[in-house]
Amino acid sequence: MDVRTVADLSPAERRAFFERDAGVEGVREDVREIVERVRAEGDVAVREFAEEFDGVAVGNVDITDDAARAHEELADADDPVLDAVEAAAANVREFHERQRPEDWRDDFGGRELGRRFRPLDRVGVYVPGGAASYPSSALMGVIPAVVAGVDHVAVATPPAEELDPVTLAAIHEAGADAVYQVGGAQAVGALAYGTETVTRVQKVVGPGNKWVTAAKSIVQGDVGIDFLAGPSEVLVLADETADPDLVAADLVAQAEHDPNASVVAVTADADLADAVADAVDAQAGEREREETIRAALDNEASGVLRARSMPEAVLFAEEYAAEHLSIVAEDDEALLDRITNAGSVFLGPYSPVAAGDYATGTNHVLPTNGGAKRYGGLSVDTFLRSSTVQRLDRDALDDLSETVTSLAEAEGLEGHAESVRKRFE
Ligand SMILES: NC(=O)c1ccc[n+]([C@@H]2O[C@H](COP(=O)([O-])OP(=O)(O)OC[C@H]3O[C@@H](n4cnc5c(N)ncnc54)[C@H](O)[C@@H]3O)[C@@H](O)[C@H]2O)c1
Ligand SMILES: N[C@H](CO)Cc1c[nH]c[nH+]1
Ligand SMILES: [Zn+2]
Repeated sequence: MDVRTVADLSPAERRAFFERDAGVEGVREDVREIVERVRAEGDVAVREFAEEFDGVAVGNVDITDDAARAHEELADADDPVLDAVEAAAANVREFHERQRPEDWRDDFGGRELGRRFRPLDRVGVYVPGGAASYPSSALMGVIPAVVAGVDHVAVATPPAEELDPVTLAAIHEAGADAVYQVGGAQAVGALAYGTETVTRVQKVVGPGNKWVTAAKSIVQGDVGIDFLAGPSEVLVLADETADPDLVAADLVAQAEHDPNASVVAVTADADLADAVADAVDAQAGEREREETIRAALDNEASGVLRARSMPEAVLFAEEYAAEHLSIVAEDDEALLDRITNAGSVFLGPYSPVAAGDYATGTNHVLPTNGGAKRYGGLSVDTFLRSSTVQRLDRDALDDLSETVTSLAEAEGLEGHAESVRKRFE
């Protein structure tokens, strides 16, 4: 990989980094057609797209029982991968239990005010599975919904001649109520609008490739979505204390997800930048997914960059607003203090992004394409709605009446003012 200098980037190169779309815009019109066909034709379209895009003749779209069976079979076989699924699930549960908000009421001088939180009734979690299988994403999507208390958690995951038993077991372990074999944009359409088999949900969440991401952006409005969680990204902000091999390993790891993944290292240390670029090239050649990795490294939004100073490197990271931000520097907390835009932050040399991808307990469903400027990642809040509550006694309303009636009259809304005055007639 070539090392580029932040200060020498052309306006077009800066836009490629900061306005990246991971291929989503290029498939938007195709995806619109897929979603419309699923909306109009239901299961027929779901089956046709499974043949076309997944090469699978799908029989029963509902595979809820298969998930339970796969879990049981792995348990009966004492398969150690189930231990890993359970260990990761326990950490994800523990972290998300901490996020459950309490209802509260307080006295604001006669005005009793409060906030209550209630779960959504029906949500759909997309669990990807095209180029790789994603049992970890099943845990990340379903567990927060279950912790929030959602009544019906449905999962959609791509069909396959042989469904991945570990993904099925993870979906079951996480506590999903229904599982459907439908992938890509057609899965998002099916969850958003319902089909003969798939129950329509209130909110569609979860990560996926450019087709899934484009579909979520199209259905939002008709149905809630979490945010756009597209092809993976990492930005490593490093100083001269960083080990170039480890920085490169984290870039290569996220690059192996998808040809549309974006990976960046930015540092003020010229020697480190050169060493990272060399190490990325060397490690990419050692990986089974070399082709995908090289395609991701060639993206306009990927690169190894040299800044003139660490403050300039921090500004680049802020503007990039990465899904994953790794900080490997002597005073990582000082750098973190200057960062607001990042989906999930990894501090120090022993916090590889892969640890959060699978098992620290934090959620790996995170906003991409700069979405971290506006949103946080998936959490228990994603599955809750809140209401505010108020109860006023006579004195409290009397105290407020002048304020309310004055503002109501200023707005020309006499009825509002009268509804208060009448209580004192
Ligand atoms: N941002 C996050 O939080 C996060 C988390 C985990 C994974 N990811 C990303 O999820 C993605 C998973 O991608 P994947 O491809 O392995 O699985 P996927 O499930 O997202 O996509 C597979 C589906 O893509 C559809 N598809 C494939 N080719 C198509 C075409 N030509 N036209 C229309 N539809 C087509 C198929 O329907 C298939 O079922 C990766 O990009 C990964 O980086 C992101
Ligand atoms: N890095 C992905 C989020 O961008 C999550 C993941 C799942 N499996 C491995 N990694
Ligand atoms: Zn990953």
